[in-house]
Amino acid sequence: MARLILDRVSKSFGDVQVLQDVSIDVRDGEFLAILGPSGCGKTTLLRLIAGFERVTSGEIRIGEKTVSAPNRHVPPEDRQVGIVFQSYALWPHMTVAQNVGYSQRVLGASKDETRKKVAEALGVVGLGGFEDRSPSKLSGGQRQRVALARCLVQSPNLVLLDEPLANLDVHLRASMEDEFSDFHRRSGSTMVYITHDQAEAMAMADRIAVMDRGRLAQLATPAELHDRPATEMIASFIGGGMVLDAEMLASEADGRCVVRLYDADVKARCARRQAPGRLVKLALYPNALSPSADGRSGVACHVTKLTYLGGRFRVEVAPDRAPSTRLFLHVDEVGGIEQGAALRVAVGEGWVIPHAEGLAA
Ligand SMILES: Nc1ncnc2c1ncn2[C@@H]1O[C@H](COP(=O)(O)OP(=O)(O)OP(=O)(O)O)[C@@H](O)[C@H]1O
Repeated sequence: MARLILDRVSKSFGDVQVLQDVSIDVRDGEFLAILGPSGCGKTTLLRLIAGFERVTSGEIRIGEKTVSAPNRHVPPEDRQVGIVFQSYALWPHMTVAQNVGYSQRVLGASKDETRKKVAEALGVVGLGGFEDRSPSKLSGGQRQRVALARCLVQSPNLVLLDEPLANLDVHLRASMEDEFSDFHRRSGSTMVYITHDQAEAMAMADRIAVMDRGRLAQLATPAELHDRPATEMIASFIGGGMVLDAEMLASEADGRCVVRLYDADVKARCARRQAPGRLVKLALYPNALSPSADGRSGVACHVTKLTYLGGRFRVEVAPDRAPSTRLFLHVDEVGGIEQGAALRVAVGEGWVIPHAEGLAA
């Protein structure tokens, strides 16, 4: 397995620049997710790493070898990169073992050698004993595991996964997340996993590269992305975060600050000291909000909607000072909370976004 380095990679199709200066260093054995909304360039990045596309500028290195540069392009078959696609495309007329071992036979491996490698790969994905099954007699999750084994049998330097769970139902997706994590642990592979599903990326990845309009917006651990999102896009993309206008009142060198949020002064965390009076964007998750215990402090709001979520309620409120803004919180019991009623909302610690757009300097 190998380290993967993307060094200021850019890609244009004609006049359209799809990727701009993307630099990512994936450690040997790391599980990296590339996350972003539709059209942000994830698939293009994967195709560049696999060698299906050429870079416009920048460099891609796998292990010690430069595989892509403007004047150098190692073809896909010489990169030792395994790819698992969304549609696992198993051959229906072949058994599981034949599907997994096909590439070895094509490369001229003996029957015994192939059988041994296939058994090893099926063992890693937890399908030992399934050699003679037909793919039609497997569940969707098992088929995806056969696709993983087929990739693993080629001893790749790197495994690329392109939204491999997108075609599976919700329940299966959750159990497959565990399968992928297990697979990663047992195989020790360096894995790059493309997804637009933040929950999937958070559950599995060591680090997540968030892409926004062709650029790398942040590269961080799941916890860091959640707690310290670098941009508004990340704050709202991860975990249903809210991004609210606030005013800096006071900030300390240790990253603590107080901001004015509508009619309340609230504590927050920030990356650097900022001048009082400055307009900022505050990122908050629903679990930071709760009905004010004393009914007097907190942000004055009115309840706009109440939704039962099974065991708890989701409360949507509009601050009185910003009636078109919506805040969301969860409560176990509604008590006196009802649509149209006044509600004071206590605000726990939020995060002042360091790179907010559209704010006066
Ligand atoms: N061969 C091409 N020629 C021109 N434009 C392209 C080409 N391939 C991709 N694009 C454009 O590049 C942008 C990024 O596409 P890409 O498929 O990489 O995004 P994505 O993040 O994978 O999206 P999705 O999640 O919808 O698959 C899009 O605007 C797309 O239209």
